[in-house]
Amino acid sequence: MAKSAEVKLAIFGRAGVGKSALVVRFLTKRFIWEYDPTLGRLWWKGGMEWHAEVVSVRIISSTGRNEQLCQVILRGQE
Ligand SMILES: Nc1nc2c(ncn2[C@@H]2O[C@H](COP(=O)(O)OP(=O)(O)OP(=O)(O)O)[C@@H](O)[C@H]2O)c(=O)[nH]1
Repeated sequence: MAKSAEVKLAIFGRAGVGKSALVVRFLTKRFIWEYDPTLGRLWWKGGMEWHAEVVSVRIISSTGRNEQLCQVILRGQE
């Protein structure tokens, strides 16, 4: 069986600028008003339909302050 495509999306920005709100809006079309610091954890992992094909998607958000975590994300090991 052919391996499905994999998308890794990393979103960087200062704390509280709206990274999580953007991701939730993209995934659910809803806007979150609450502020819950994500602390750079893996945000979302799942399957998504793209041009009639299911692709594996990973989304992570980080302030970029944890340099080690950023390196791991950018190398795609997270
Ligand atoms: N008015 C307004 N508020 C926003 C917007 N985007 C996000 N917010 C609000 O700003 C606050 C912080 O948003 P988050 O999405 O949690 O910010 P974040 O960048 O993920 O923060 P960290 O997890 O700390 O890195 C929340 O209360 C959101 O509702 C926007 O476009 N307009």
